[in-house]
Amino acid sequence: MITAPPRNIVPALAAAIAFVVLAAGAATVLGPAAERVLTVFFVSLIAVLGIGVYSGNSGVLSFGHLSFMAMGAYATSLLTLPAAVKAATLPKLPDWLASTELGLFPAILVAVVFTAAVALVVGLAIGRLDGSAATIATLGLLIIVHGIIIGWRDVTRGSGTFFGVPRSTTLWVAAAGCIVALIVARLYRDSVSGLRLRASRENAIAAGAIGVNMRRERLIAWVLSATLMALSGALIAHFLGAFSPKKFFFVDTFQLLAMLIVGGMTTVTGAVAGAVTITIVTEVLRRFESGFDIFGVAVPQVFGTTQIGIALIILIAMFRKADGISGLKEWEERLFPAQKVKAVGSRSFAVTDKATLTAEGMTMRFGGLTAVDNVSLTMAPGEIVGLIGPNGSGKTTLLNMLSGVLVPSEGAFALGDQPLNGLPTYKISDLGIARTFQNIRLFPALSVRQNVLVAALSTAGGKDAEDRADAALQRLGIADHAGDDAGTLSYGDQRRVEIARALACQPKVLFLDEPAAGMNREETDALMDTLRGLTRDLGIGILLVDHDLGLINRLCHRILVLNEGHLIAEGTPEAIRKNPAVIEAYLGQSST
Ligand SMILES: Nc1ncnc2c1ncn2[C@@H]1O[C@H](COP(=O)(O)OP(=O)(O)OP(=O)(O)O)[C@@H](O)[C@H]1O
Repeated sequence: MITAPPRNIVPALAAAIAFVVLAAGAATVLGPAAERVLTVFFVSLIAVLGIGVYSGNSGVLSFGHLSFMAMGAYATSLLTLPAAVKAATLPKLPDWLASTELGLFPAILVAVVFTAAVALVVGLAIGRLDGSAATIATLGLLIIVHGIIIGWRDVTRGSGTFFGVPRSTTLWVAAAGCIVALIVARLYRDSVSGLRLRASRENAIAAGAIGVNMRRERLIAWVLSATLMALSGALIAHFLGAFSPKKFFFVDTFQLLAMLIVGGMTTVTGAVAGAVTITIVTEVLRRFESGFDIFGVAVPQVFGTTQIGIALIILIAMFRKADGISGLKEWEERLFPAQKVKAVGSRSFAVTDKATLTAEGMTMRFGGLTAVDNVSLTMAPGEIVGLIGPNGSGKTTLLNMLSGVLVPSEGAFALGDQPLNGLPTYKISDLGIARTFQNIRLFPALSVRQNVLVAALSTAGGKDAEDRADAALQRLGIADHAGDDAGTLSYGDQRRVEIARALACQPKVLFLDEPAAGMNREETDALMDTLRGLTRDLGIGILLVDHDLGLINRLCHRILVLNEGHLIAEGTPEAIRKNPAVIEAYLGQSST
C-alpha cells in the first residue's frame, strides 16, 4: 500500500521518467562525451538512491553500501564474461561458473538475488545496532568485503584489474536502470514500511510506542537498498569493461555519500539534486585537476582538487542547509500539500474487546536508586485513574515500565489475560496500550496526518487505518492541521496530535503523561471533555499523570499517589484530598 495520495505520487513518477528520458535524449544529441558522462551519472544516481533508501529513511548513515555494489559488479561480470576469457584469465574457477555465459539482464537478476541474500544475513546482525555503532559496523562491512575480494584471487583476480567484461551498459540501458531505481525509491518512501521507518528515524521510542518494529523495517530497507546497489554495480562494470576493487572503496563511497548529503538524504528529490550538483562539480574540477593555462600562465596539475572541492561543497551545504538542497520534502509535497481529512463517523473507534490492566509488584532500579518500589495497580475499562506525586516520585518510570519502554527490575503486568512482561514496546502497543510522553515525542518532519496514520497502520493489523487516523484527528479537533508538519504546531496542538496518534492505535488503555502541559484553561477544559468522551463512548481506560491537581480532581474516578517510588495512597479524589500521608508528602498547602 502507498500512503501518499495519487496526486503526489503520479506527478513524482512522471517527472522522474521524463527527467531521465529527456536527459538521455539530450546526451544522444550532444555526442559520445556527454553520453559517457550521463551514463556514469545514471549509474551513480542508482547507487545514491540505493543508499538513500536505507540511510535516508532510517537516519543511519552507511559507509558499507559500496560492498553491495561490488557484489553486483563481480557477480554479474563472472556470469557474463565469455567462457574463453574466463579460461584464460580465471583458470581456477569452478566448472559450473567457468562454463556459464549469461546475458546482462539474467546476470543482473542472479546478482540481485545473491546480493539480497547476503544483505539479509548481514542486516540481521547490523540491525541489532543503533546510531554510530551501526554506522561503524557498515564501515566494517566495506572493509571486510574489500578484503575478501582481494583475497579471493581465483574468482576476483585479487587487487588486479578484472577485465574483459562485455560493455553492454549503453546510455539507454543505464537510463532504464535509473528509471527503475527512481520508481522503487519513491514508492518505497511512501510505502507503509517506508513511512514506519521514517517515523522511527524521527523518534525511535515513539515509533515503538505506536507499534513500529524498527528492526524489521530497517532490515527491509537494508535489503532493498542492497539490490539497488547491486544493480548499480552490475551496470558500472558492464559500462567500464574493466575495474578493480578500488572502484568500490573509500573514494567512491565518499563521492556517493557527498551526493546524498548535499542533495538531502531523506528524499528522492535530494538524491537527484545531489547527484546533479556533484556530477557537475566533479566534471568541472577534473578539468582543473589536470592543469590548465590562464592568460598565458600555466597552472600545474594539482592532484586531489576534485575531492577537496567536493568536501568544500559538503561543508558549505552543511553550514547553509543542513538538510541538503532539497530539504526534508519531495518537490511535489511542497507543491501539493496534504488536504483536510474527510469526515468519518466515530464508529471507526469501536473498541471490540475491553480489558482490565493489572500490575503486581512493579519495581525499577537504576543502579542504587529504586525509582519505583513494589507498586501494584488495577485499572478497569472506562476508568480514568490519576497518578500523582511530587517531582521524581516515579510516575513516568511506572508508565515507561507498563508500556515496555523500560524493562522492570521486578514485577508483572497484564492486559486482561495477556501477560505483557518482557514484550517489546511495539507489541505492547499492538496489544492495546497506547501512550503519550511527558516530553512530546512527535515525528516532527512528518505531517500531522502522517503522524497519526503511521500509528493506525502499525496496530490492529492496519485495518481501516485511514478511517481510524482521520477519526482520531477529528475527535481531537486537529483535522484542520492535517497537512502541517507536526513540528510546526503550537505546544498544545502537538499534545493533541500525540493523543490522536495514541488513539489511532485503537487502544484498550491509554497512558497520558502530562497531556495538558502547555495548554490554557479553555484548551484544558476541551481536552477534559474529549478524554471523558473516550472513556464514555469507547470504554478506554485512561491512566493520567499530571501536576494540575484541579484537572486530576475533576476528571479522575480514582487517584494513585506515589512518593519516592512507593504507592502511599489510593482512593477517590475526595479521599485523597483528606489523606494525611498525601498532604504530608505532596499536597502541602495546595490542599487547602
Ligand atoms: N533512565 C534513568 N536512569 C537513571 N535514573 C532515572 C532514569 N529515569 C528516571 N530516573 C530517576 O528515577 C526517579 C523517578 O523519576 P521519574 O521521572 O519517574 O519521576 P516523575 O515522578 O515522573 O517526576 P516528574 O514529575 O518530575 O516528571 C528520579 O529520581 C529520576 O532521576
